[in-house]
Amino acid sequence: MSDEIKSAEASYFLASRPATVQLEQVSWSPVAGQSVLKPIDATVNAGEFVAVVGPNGSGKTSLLRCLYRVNKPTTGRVLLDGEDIWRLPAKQSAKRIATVLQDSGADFGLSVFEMVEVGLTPNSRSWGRSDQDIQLIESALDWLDVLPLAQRDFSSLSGGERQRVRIARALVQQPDVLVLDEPTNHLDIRHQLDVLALITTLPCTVIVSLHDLALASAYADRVMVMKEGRLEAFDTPDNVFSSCRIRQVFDVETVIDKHPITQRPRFSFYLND
Ligand SMILES: Nc1ncnc2c1ncn2[C@@H]1O[C@H](COP(=O)(O)OP(=O)(O)OP(=O)(O)O)[C@@H](O)[C@H]1O
Repeated sequence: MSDEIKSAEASYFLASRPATVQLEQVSWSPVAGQSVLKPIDATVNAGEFVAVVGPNGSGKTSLLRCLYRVNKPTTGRVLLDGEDIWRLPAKQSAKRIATVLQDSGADFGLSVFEMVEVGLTPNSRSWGRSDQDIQLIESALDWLDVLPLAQRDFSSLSGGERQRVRIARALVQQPDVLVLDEPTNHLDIRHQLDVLALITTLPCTVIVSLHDLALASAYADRVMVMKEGRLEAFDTPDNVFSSCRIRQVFDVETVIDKHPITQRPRFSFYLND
C-alpha cells in the first residue's frame, strides 16, 4: 500500500480532533509513602507524536496509566483540552482516549473481527453493526495487514498478529488521543517501522512508550525521558539525545551520529564497565 493511500485512509479513520494533554504536577503513589511518579509538568500539543523512553521501572507505564484514567494522580491533574480527565464522564474520556496496551491475556474467546469491533463501543449509539461499521473494521484490519485473519480466534494469533489487531481496534475508535504502551513489542522490524510510520499519519495526539531509542528518535516529534519516576527531559530527539544523557539515564555508552536518511540521531551502544 502506498504512503499516499495510507495517509488518505488515516483521515477516514480519525475524524476526531487531536487534543492537548497537559500534566500539571502529576505524581502517583500506589501506596502511601511509595512514590512511583514524582511531580511532572508537561504539555503535549494537539497532534503531536510524543515518545516516552526510560530504563525498566522508570515509570513509563505508570505515567501512561495516569493519562488514560487508570492511575488517579496522587497530586496534580491531567487535562484534556483544559479539562481534568477525572472530572469528565468515564464514557467521554473512554471515547476520546484510545489505548494499545501490552498483552492483557483477556480476550474472552473473541474472533479477530469481534476484537476490533470492541473499538466501536465507546462511539456506538445503537445496537447492531451498520455497513459503515463493517467497512471501518475491515479497512482497519486491512491497514494493519491482518484482514485475512478476521475470522480466526484472537487467542490463536501470534504475538505480533495480536499486537496489530489491538492497534486496529484503537483506530476504529477514532480517538482524539492515542496512548500506546510498547506497541512494537513482538513485531518484526518491517511491522515495527510500518506501525510507527502509520501512527505518524494519524490526525490525533499520540503518546507512546518505546524501549527502542532508534524508533523514538526516528518518529517522535518530541521525546520524554523518564528516570526513577522523574521526567528528566522533554524535547526534540536532537535536543534530548546526547551521549552524556544516555549514560546518565541508561548507564551505557553511546556514539551518536546523524541517520543518513532521516537526519535524526542514530546510536551505537557499548559498555564501558
Ligand atoms: N501498582 C503498583 N504497586 C506497587 N509498585 C508499582 C505498581 N505499579 C508500578 N509499580 C512500580 O513502579 C515502578 C515503575 O513501574 P512502571 O511499570 O511504570 O515502569 P516502566 O518504566 O514502564 O518499566 P518497564 O520498562 O520495565 O516496563 C516499578 O518499580 C514498579 O514495580
